[in-house]
Amino acid sequence: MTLPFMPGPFPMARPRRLRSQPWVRRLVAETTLTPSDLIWPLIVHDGAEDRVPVPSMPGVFRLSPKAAAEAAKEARDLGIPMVALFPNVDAATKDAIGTGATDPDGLIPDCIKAIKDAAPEIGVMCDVALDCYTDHGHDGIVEDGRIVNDASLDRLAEQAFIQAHAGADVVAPSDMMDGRVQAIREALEANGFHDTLILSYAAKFASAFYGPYRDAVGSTKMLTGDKKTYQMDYANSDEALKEVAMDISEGADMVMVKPGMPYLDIVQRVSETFKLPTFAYQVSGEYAMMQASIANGWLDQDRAILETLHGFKRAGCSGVLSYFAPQAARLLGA
Ligand SMILES: NCc1[nH]cc(CCC(=O)O)c1CC(=O)O
Ligand SMILES: [Mg+2]
Repeated sequence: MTLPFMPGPFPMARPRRLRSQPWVRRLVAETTLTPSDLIWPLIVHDGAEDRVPVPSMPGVFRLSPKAAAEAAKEARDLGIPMVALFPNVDAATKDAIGTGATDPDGLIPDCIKAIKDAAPEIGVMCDVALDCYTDHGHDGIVEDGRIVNDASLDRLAEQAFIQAHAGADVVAPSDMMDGRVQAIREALEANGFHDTLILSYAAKFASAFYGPYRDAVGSTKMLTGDKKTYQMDYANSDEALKEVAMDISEGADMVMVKPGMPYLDIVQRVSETFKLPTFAYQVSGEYAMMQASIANGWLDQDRAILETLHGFKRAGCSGVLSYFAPQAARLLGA
């Protein structure tokens, strides 16, 4: 790194002067973390109970639409701008094309409406992908054992339309099919949804860290094979810029890098290159990893939460999706 100045030699320069008191540390902090930087992912389900714990994600529950509406009120009161919905539907309803994904009376439309009634002040974001609804656990349509791209686009565009129609503010394609942002944008424009935002999971990597989430939404047992023919290879960084550039040109308003903590280099490149709202997802495996250490007394919960979330801001994020969002917002004194 070349600095625009040469720091004076010690003792003219003593970097510790700027760290000597809490007030001066606050005064010179280069970045901030506030509740406005947080998106709270909610797992919702169509089961009878209001709250069912997810074993691999201590502190996370599968919520009924009614409980999701309560959570949305909590988010509003904590100053969290948006919640993101992820469905766990009855396995008996899953099929090859993910019919449930486009049911206008399905779980996600129910939840959107319940949340909009309870807390209209906050944004609702929905995941666009078929994996939670398919009996093979893939994000697109499968033919002869291959996840086919173009045939998946119509399903995904219809799913996004159904979500927008039910009142979603933000649709967030997480499927990693090529061309899906364009297909979704065209469907939204054609149907008058000019203001629906697209937050694309533009640089989403095939990751071990999605494991607990797949338990939470009930897709682990369903999934045949892996997602490496559509999610990115973690060896790559330049390719992430291509993915992001394509999604922006296809109509994405905001982009995301996922997972989070092992991919902060990607976040930094994306935010510096495109200067567009950039988000990262501190995913289920990152949450589970931290909760396991916290439960063992190996990590201090409050400090670890704030430090990891602040790291995303330093790397250039506009905001972060995190299961720790409500805890973080409380710590930040909302
Ligand atoms: N399209 C599916 C989807 N949407 C969000 C996550 C992961 C979220 C998390 O791990 O917290 C995944 C998992 C996957 O791609 O298998
Ligand atoms: Mg892409």
